[in-house]
Amino acid sequence: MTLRALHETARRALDPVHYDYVAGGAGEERVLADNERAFDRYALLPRVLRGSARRDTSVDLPGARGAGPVVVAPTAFHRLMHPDGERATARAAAAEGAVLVTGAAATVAVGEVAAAAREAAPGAAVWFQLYPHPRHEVTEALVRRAEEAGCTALVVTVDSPVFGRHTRDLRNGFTDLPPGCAAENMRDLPGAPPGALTDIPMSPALSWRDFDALLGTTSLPVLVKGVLHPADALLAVEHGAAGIVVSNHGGRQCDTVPAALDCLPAVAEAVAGRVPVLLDGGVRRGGDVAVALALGAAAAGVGRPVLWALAAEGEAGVRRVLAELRDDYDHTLALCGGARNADLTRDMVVPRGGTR
Ligand SMILES: Cc1cc2nc3c(=O)[nH]c(=O)nc-3n(C[C@H](O)[C@H](O)[C@H](O)COP(=O)(O)O)c2cc1C
Ligand SMILES: CC(C)CC(=O)C(=O)O
Repeated sequence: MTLRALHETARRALDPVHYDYVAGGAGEERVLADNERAFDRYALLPRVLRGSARRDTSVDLPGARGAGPVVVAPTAFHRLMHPDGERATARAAAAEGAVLVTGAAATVAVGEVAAAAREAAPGAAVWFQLYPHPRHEVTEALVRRAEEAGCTALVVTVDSPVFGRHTRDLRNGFTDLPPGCAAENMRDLPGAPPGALTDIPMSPALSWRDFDALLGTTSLPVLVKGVLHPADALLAVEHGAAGIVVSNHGGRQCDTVPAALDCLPAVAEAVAGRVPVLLDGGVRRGGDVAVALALGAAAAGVGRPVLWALAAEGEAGVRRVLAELRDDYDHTLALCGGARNADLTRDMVVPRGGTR
């Protein structure tokens, strides 16, 4: 309910072009819709009388401990949503004990984002998401910025060899950020001064060699985001990834891929617990988080809900949405007889309406 209300408030408050940028997806937005709908196909099969008096929903992730298994997925340009932008998101995530993934496309530089998080909670963990840049020295410069900011892990997004064709942005002619709003982490790096949506170059020529080169530049753990095929999950583990994020970029890249949730079981099986597997796309309630965990995720990422909350109520809204997700998840865990996240196992997920 909170999320629906915040979404509606955001829709009314935002410039419709900026609203569409966040709400939209690629192509006919089939994957965008499928991501949420996929959760409706699953039901939880609770266990009872398990003596789970005390619950612990905390989760250990690379370089970070979350109070609950929900992380803030990397999303671009938070200052389109609210003047405080990523600073507000960072303070809220830190206060709620949620790992924040800030990114190359943030409108507040990573150093300031991490400082805001630490101000709100000294031990707060911030990860940094980047696209591998066609010029290795730019990737390396971004890595240095994240390290200097005190980020505790990197997330490299690999589902974007080319820009997604965001139907609404094409229709709206949305190509440039408003004055005063730019991808701050790209500032003073080779390339044009930031200010356009496409300031972060993408390249289909990138390969696992570039991933290896990235690993060679840092001692931070590196997660790979945007994996759907189990063979790629295996490759990621073999190449030294510290974690996998099963994601189709919130339906914003290829409009013919499966729902992210539908790719999770095979990836989790391939990875077999060697590194944590995260899932994002369509997660909207605590029950969705529980289903993702039961299907093999260590944590679930949320993208748009955080942006709606930020647009509607700034830092307080983001806190509200993260707190509600955590409480709703905790409540669901209790109703399933669980004491900790690992108590949600594969046998506890069945098809909804599966016996009909
Ligand atoms: C407005 C917007 C901007 C995004 N920007 C990025 C980005 O810069 N880097 C990235 O890896 N993913 C980006 N994503 C994808 C999210 O990290 C995540 O995969 C997706 O939003 C999850 O789906 P959900 O919005 O249904 O929760 C973006 C998503 C949205 C909606
Ligand atoms: C390419 C980015 C700047 C943002 C992004 O990933 C997105 O809008 O989906």
